[in-house]
Amino acid sequence: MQIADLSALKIHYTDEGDPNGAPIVFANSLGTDLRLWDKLVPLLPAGLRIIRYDKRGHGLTQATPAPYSMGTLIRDVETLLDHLQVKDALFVGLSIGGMIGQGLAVKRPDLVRALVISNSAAKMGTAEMWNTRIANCRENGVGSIAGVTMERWFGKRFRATPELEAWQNMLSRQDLEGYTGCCAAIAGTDFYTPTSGLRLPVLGIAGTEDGSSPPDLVRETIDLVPGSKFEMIRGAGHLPCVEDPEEYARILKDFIKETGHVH
Ligand SMILES: O=C(O)CCC(=O)CC(=O)O
Repeated sequence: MQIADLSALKIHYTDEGDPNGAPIVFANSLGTDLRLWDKLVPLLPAGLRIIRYDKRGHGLTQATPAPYSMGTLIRDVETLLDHLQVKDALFVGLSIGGMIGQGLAVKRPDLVRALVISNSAAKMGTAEMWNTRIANCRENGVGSIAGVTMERWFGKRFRATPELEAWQNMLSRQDLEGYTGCCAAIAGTDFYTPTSGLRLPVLGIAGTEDGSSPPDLVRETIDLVPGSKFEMIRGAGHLPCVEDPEEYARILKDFIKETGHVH
C-alpha cells in the first residue's frame, strides 16, 4: 500500500508495472475505489507504468468534510502526479474520473498527452438532481441508494451474477462526506467550453446499458474534440471495465498503439 502524504491530503495510490514505462493513470467513478480497475490491469500490455489512486473521500484516501469542488479534485491528482514525477500520461477517467481528466488536461497539458473519457461527459445531470441525491444520502445514508444505483451501474446480464453484491457493498460502505462531497463537485461542473478547446488524442468509451451516462451523452462530449474516437461496449452499463474487462482492454490497447504511447 502506498500513501502520499501531500500537504493538503493523504492520498492512497498504487504504482505498478515498469517504473520507466509510459505512464497510464486511472481515475475511478463516484462511490468506487481503485479496485474498479482490478480485472483490467492484468490485461494491459507490458511495459507501462500503471498508476491508480483513490480520490478524496474514497477508498483509503483521507475524507475531508463535504462539499468538494471539481477544482479541488483536479488539484489532488495534479499534486499526486507531480509528487510521483509523472509527465505525459495517458489518463483514463471513468465518470467523475473522466471529468477530472478533462479538467487536468486543460490545466496541465504537460501531465496528460492522451485522454480516455469513459462513461463520462462535460456535464452530468442537473444541480437539482445532485442536490436531491445529496439530501437523500444525508438523511438515510449512502446505503439507502445502493440498490437503485446498481441498476444504473450494471447491465442486466451482470446484475444476475453473484459479483453484484460486492459492488453494492462497496457503495453502501462509501464515506458519506466523500460521496456527497463528490456529488457537489459534479453538480458544479460544466466543462463544455474548456473541453472544446482540447487538442490531444481523445477516446470516448460508453456502455449501451449505462443508466448514469448514456452513450449519446458521452458522444456529445467526445465530438467536442476534433479527431476524437468513440467506442461503445454492448451489454455493459456504467462500469464496463468491470463488466467486460477483455473488451475494455482491447479498446485501450488499440488506443495505446494508435497514440504510440510507449517509451
Ligand atoms: O459515476 C459517477 O462518477 C457519477 C455518475 C453517477 O451518478 C453514477 C451513479 O449513477 O451513481
